[in-house]
Amino acid sequence: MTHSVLKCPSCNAEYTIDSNIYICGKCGNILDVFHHNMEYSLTNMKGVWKYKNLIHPEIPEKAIITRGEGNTMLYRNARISNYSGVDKIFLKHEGENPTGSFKDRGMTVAVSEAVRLNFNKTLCASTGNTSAAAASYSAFGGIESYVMIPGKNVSANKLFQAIAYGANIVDIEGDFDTAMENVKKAIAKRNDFYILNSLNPWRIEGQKTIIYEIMEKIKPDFITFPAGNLGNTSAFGKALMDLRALGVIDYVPKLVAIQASGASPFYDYINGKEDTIHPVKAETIASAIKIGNPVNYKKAKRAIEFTKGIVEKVTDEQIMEAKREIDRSGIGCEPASAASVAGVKKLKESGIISRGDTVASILTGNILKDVSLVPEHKTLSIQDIFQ
Ligand SMILES: Cc1ncc(COP(=O)(O)O)c(C=O)c1O
Ligand SMILES: N[C@@H](CCOP(=O)(O)O)C(=O)O
Repeated sequence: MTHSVLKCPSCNAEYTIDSNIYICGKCGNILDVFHHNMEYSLTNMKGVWKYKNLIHPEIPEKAIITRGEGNTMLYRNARISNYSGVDKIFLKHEGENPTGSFKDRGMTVAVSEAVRLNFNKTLCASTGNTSAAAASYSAFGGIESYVMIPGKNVSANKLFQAIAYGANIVDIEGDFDTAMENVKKAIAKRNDFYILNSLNPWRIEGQKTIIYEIMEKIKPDFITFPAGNLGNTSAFGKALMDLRALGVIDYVPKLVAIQASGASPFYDYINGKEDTIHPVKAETIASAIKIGNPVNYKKAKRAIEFTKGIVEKVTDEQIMEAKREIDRSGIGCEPASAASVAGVKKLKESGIISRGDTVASILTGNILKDVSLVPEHKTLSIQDIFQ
């Protein structure tokens, strides 16, 4: 029988899943969920919970708070192949989740856990998408949510979602990193909030399912995605470790984390072979990845090392150029998501990715998430049609 515990990836200390902790009491590292005797067997449920036995085997089905997240499309499109220079590039569209981003996959697991542990309040810091998902899933589970948002740095649409779903909005003077510091303070000072950021290891379990779905359909050489707080990088590495350990896959694709060049502390950490990460004051047009002090950098480093992966950075101009192509292809995404494809183009041009490679690029959020940057366009008059 599979038995789950919270486990420190650094000192291996184990804690029961009934303890309300995210951080190792012995060495201060962010905990993992670890499943003893994990088995690869799928359930009859759809989407994320199809993989229940790999993410939360012991939770009773009746405690699960789900809005049907997961099972997103994997697109192939000629325009994107031409643009990136890679024939077999597939776009996994996480914007098709219920609140419009990949966060829903982590949120269904974390909020179910909040319900299982009898919490009646949740808390997160957010650049927008986490708060939208936290507000929706908390409300759906009958729990009150509190979201710390750096109001000046968040898209109006994402803020609208959190407000409309009934979250208590805490406006933070400063940026996402300031908000995240306040969440860490709340962890130290209060135990009545259940934390929904990706330092909650159950969020990571849910986000692993993006990789399970991709690996069921294709055999990518590279998996590219935008990287900010590094929850996805951590989750994707863990998912590939699971699949390899269980003998489900016979090779490991390379993870490629793409940062915005104005918010790239993880790029500097990995490529500069530094001893630790050095936080930066983040600046980028892609507000979802405007993060200068990512909480998950240690787990993310483990993921890059396990997959012999790459960390790349792209400019705001490269992000917006890729976004235009993705939008014009008919698929569309929010600005941060386009870093995935901008990164593929850059790595193809530098010879690291080849035209014949198979690449899965993850689009993390949908086109309506951030409409502040309306593309230049010409409006026709009615005479243009009837002349
Ligand atoms: C749309 C979008 N893309 C990418 C990211 C970055 O993901 P991660 O923090 O897991 O690195 C975020 C938020 O963090 C996001 O909202
Ligand atoms: N882009 C994120 C930032 C917070 O990341 P999380 O994965 O740690 O919750 C957001 O949408 O808020």
